[in-house]
Amino acid sequence: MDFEPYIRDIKDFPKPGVTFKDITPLLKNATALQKAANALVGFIGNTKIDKVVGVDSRGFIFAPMLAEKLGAGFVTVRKSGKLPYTTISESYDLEYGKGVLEIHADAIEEGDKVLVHDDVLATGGTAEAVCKLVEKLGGEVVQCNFLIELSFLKGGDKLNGYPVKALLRY
Ligand SMILES: O=P(O)(O)OC[C@H]1O[C@H](OP(=O)(O)OP(=O)(O)O)[C@H](O)[C@@H]1O
Ligand SMILES: Nc1ncnc2[nH]cnc12
Repeated sequence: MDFEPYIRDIKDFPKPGVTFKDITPLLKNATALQKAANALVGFIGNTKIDKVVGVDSRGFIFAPMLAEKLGAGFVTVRKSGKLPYTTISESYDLEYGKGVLEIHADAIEEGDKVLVHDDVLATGGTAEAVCKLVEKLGGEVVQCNFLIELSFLKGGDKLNGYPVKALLRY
């Protein structure tokens, strides 16, 4: 399926000069939603996945769907101050800002095979921080997958060494 017609460009959001990729047209279409989830699962093939890590907040849309389909657990990486238990953290820069990401200290077991999922790979700062958090806890990132990769922002360079998959590339 061609998912491109379901992605809407919003100019100068959330800041001047940024063209925001709005995925809500894809999400509200039952067929596109189902096919996108299945296509993301298809990127994994037969590899056993123990945990799918989703990134606050748009990564939380597909990550639990993927976890359920893969027979894996779902783990949240959240922006700072949202997780209630003991956390470890990483600061990061993204296309239009910066922040701190956190994960619960007991979210990943040593040796867990981890799929990292987010909706968009832009500069790669977010996904790089997530991979660092997973590895600090002893997990192995087996793939990072995204609905959209903004290739011109070279986020893939920051994820050098991890297999990166995306349904759409711009
Ligand atoms: O590759 P990068 O330049 O790091 O950008 C990608 C990140 O930016 C967006 O999240 P955002 O922080 O806007 O949060 P949201 O999901 O809550 O909207 C997107 O969902 C990714 O997490
Ligand atoms: N251009 C963009 N569109 C949607 N989400 C993003 N996250 C970072 N850059 C983005």
